[in-house]
Amino acid sequence: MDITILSIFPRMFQALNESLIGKAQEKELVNIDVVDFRAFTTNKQNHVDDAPYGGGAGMLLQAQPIYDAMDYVEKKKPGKKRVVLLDPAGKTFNTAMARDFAQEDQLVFICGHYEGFDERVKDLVTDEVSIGDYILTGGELPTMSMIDATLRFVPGVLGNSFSAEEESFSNGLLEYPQYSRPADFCGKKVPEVLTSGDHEKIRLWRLTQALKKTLERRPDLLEGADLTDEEKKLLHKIRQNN
Ligand SMILES: C[S@@+](CC[C@H](N)C(=O)[O-])C[C@H]1O[C@@H](n2cnc3c(N)ncnc32)[C@H](O)[C@@H]1O
Repeated sequence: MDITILSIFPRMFQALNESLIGKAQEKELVNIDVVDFRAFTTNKQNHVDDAPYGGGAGMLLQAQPIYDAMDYVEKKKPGKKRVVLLDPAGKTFNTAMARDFAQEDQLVFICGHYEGFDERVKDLVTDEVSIGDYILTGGELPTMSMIDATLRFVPGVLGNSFSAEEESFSNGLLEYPQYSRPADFCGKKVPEVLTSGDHEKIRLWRLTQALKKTLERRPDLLEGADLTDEEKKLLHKIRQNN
C-alpha cells in the first residue's frame, strides 16, 4: 500500500517510523511519503494561507498549493487514489472505514491547519473524515490515528493476524476483560474460569462479558450489531438478570 500525506508540518510524522507502523515500512508492507505542500506555493513569502472572503477570524489554506501538490503526487504515483480530507465536518472515522481504507492501493491524506481549507480543495477529495466531535489544531494527529487504525487491517502488519479481529468494535462489541499473571495480585483474583483450561467455558465467559460491557457502556453499538443466535440468547439472559 502507498500512503501519501500532504502537510505543512512533515516532521510530525516521524512518529510513524516507530513501533509496528515503523516495522511495516521496513517490511515494505506500506510506503509512507510526506509531501510538504508549502513547497508548491507560488508566492514569494511562501504563504499557504490567506484571509477568508467576507471576513471572519483566522486564515484559510489556499487551494493553489494543494492542487499543485496533488498534481505532483499524481505524476509520481499515477493511478486510482482514495483522497481523504481531514475535516471536523466530515464523516466520523470508525473500524468499518479503517477496514475499507486497508483495501486501497493508494491513500492520500490532506491535513488542514488554521481555520481549515478553501472550499474548492474539496473537489480534489473522495472522502471528508473527522476523528470526533472536537477541534484539533491540525490534521496531522488525526491522520496518524487513521493510518495506524487502517494498517492494523493490512495483512502482516500485526504480529498475530487474528488480533485485529478480536479487538473492541471489530465484531460490533467491546472487548471482554483480560488478565495476565499472577493469578492473585494483592488479593485481586483472576476469574476462576480463565485458569480452568476449559476452552468452551472460557469462550462463553468472554462472550458474555463482552456483551455485558457493551450493554453497560455502549448500548448504541448493540443496535447496529449483527448478532449471532447465541449472542442474542446470551444478551436476552443478561437483560433479564439486570
Ligand atoms: C482548527 S481546525 C479548523 C476547524 C474549522 N474551522 C471548523 O470549525 O471545522 C484545523 C484543521 O485541523 C484538522 N482537524 C481539527 N479537528 C479535527 C477533527 N476532529 N477531525 C479531523 N480533522 C481535524 C482539519 O484538517 C482542520 O482543517
